Amino acid sequence: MPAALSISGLTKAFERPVVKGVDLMIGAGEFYALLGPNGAGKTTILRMVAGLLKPDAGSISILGIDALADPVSAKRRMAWVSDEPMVYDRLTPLEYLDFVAGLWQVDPTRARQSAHELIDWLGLSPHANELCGGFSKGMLQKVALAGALVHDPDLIILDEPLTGLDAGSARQVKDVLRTKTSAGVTVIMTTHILEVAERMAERIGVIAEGRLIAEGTLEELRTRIGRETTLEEIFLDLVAQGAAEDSLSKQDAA
Ligand SMILES: Nc1ncnc2c1ncn2[C@@H]1O[C@H](COP(=O)(O)OP(=O)(O)OP(=O)(O)O)[C@@H](O)[C@H]1O
Repeated sequence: MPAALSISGLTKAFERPVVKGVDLMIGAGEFYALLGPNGAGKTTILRMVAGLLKPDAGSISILGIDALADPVSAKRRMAWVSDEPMVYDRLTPLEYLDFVAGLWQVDPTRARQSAHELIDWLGLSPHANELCGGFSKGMLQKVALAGALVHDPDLIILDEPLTGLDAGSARQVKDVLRTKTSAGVTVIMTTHILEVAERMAERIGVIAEGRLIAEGTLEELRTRIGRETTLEEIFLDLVAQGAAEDSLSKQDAA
């Protein structure tokens, strides 16, 4: 079975290099968390995977599909949920899901059934027929998530999906994602909530200064640091190590 996501040598520069030759391999059904300080390059990596940004170099394969050569087929198999939900104000959640399902040409009966399921799972049923224009940011985030899942993607990519959600809503989103991974769907998400990565992710990748500086299970990361400690300590240690190595390589290059 091909990897859910395989990235090799992924590189991107804006005014300066921000993603510097990242290799990543994520298996089907894995829950993978991408951590890193602000500006490390996490969103840029995920936007390239989602086909929203063209890499300068490197390759991206999604379930065996070359995402750069055949972006449409790759997009059919994945969902992208950004941290800024884009939902049409003048549609209700049900109408929005119907619209998105239509774009993906999902069978209407199947689409209606999954829309109701998702709305119910995410606690949106009381608002299913209200216009999204009046919704809070958290409610919009849930509608956007439902919209991303309505075509039954095999790979779900989420950028900070839990920011701004209250405890109840965060639980609903986590439950949906867990249910998906137990059904073999792959989830990749960025988060600054280390407790979420610690509890939910099977593997964690740490990005600093545009490079993947460490990855593994929590236990493997602890072994690398050489002591029994929290993910927060591990994260801070790894990022400090990464910054030191980056500054040494810049000095060597100078
Ligand atoms: N469209 C763009 N044009 C110019 N620079 C950009 C653009 N998008 C991102 N950058 C820069 O690339 C770097 C990496 O940004 P990115 O959003 O990928 O980081 P991040 O790890 O997701 O950060 P955060 O945790 O704060 O969301 C930042 O310095 C950012 O300013």
